[in-house]
Amino acid sequence: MDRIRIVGGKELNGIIPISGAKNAALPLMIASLLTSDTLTLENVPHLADVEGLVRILGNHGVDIAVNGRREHQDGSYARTIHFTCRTVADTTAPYELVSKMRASFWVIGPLLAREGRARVSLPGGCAIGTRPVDLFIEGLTALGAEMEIDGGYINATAPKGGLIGAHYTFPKVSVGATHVMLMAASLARGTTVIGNAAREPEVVDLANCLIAMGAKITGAGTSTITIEGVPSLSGARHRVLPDRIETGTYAMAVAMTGGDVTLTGTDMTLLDTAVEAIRRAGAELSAVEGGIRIIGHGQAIRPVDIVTEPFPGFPTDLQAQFMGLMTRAQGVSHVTETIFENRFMHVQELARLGAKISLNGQTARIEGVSRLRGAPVMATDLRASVSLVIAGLAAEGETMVSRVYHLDRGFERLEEKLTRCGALVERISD
Ligand SMILES: CC(=O)N[C@H]1[C@@H](OP(=O)(O)OP(=O)(O)OC[C@H]2O[C@@H](n3ccc(=O)[nH]c3=O)[C@H](O)[C@@H]2O)O[C@H](CO)[C@@H](O)[C@@H]1O
Ligand SMILES: C=C(OP(=O)(O)O)C(=O)O
Repeated sequence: MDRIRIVGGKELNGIIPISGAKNAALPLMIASLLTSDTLTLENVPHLADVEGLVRILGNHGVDIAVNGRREHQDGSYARTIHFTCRTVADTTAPYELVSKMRASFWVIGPLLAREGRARVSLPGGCAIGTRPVDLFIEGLTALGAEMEIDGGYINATAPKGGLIGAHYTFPKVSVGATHVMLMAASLARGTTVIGNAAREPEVVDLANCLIAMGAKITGAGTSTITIEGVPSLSGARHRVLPDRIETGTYAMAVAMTGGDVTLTGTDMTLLDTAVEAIRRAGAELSAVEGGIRIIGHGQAIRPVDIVTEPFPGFPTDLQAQFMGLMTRAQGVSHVTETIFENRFMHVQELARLGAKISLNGQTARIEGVSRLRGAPVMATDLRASVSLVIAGLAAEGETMVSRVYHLDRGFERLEEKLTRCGALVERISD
């Protein structure tokens, strides 16, 4: 099992190319199930989750062709992938495949819309909370589907003639359930209005791709999305939007280590709330042509309280990294997690590096320390892992992060990107 060894204490200086967003690429890939034409996606990151979904889509009959060579852009390797699902070969998404990744459950939407039925295993994903699927069941039921749970699977059946447009308001904001409703309603008969929809940029990206495929969608990016169903969708070419979580992660790393880094291929407007928090912590961020420049001062980090919220609030996927940054603040800060009930697994690992954190329900109190010291730590989930990496970059001495397969789910060529900016980071494959 691979480990990552970090020798901390170096400033970061240089350029970090930001990859396409994992959380946009996954639903976009799944949208290829909605059409018999080819959906071409550019800027697809090379990640374990993407590879896992390639296997799942292959099982449903999607033919997948990666451009012979990956295009070289400012030192990053984005791939263009063509997805063609002439006919759906199998409407079952089995446990062995779905249990590894939460997003693979989302195939339920297109399979149901196109084939009238789907049998999909209940999902897995990061162990950050119970993560139920009740909102998917309610939403698809509102479109006329019959949904039953049987032996760890959801059996979904559309009415004769297909799903039927409806008005449905989510009782709680869900990114995944919004993606699924968008895809399912695009091929339903009549008009669907989704209330309390997720407003995340990845939802807008999916909607834009579906529109390019012929869907009639308005309001994506607001809480009310209207979808007028169409009988069929065509192929399209679409570029995956930049990864705002990767962007925020590297910005926090620089804020913590100090240095001067330009993040290219990304856009500040994707993460306003996080940018504001990092600025309040004392780093300088500015929009430059094609990206964001960040100047960190390392030592003089100010304490900042944050509360995670659905977009446009502070993203839960940056909570662990921000807590890492706050471990070295000059004072006490509070981090409150409102999205997932068990997303504090990094607390005990950060403590191994010398962080002083106490938990009270969903709020962590972080008392900043003047220095962290390297130690062996264990990655527990995707974002927790990277918080350990950035804390390790700012710690004195050696930090060894084990179980880095979590990291490989969502960070493309992390060691290489950091090393190019002067960090001492290496992967050790045992
Ligand atoms: C692949 C992907 O894009 N993953 C992201 C997506 O996950 P995901 O789409 O799984 O997260 P959701 O937005 O659905 O979850 C938000 C909250 O709703 C709850 N919920 C969700 C569905 C449901 O049927 N019932 C229910 O109660 C969840 O347990 C959680 O408490 O959005 C999360 C919130 O921004 C991010 O942390 C994940 O990185
Ligand atoms: C929680 C995440 O992923 P998933 O929803 O796939 O578990 C994440 O990207 O931080």
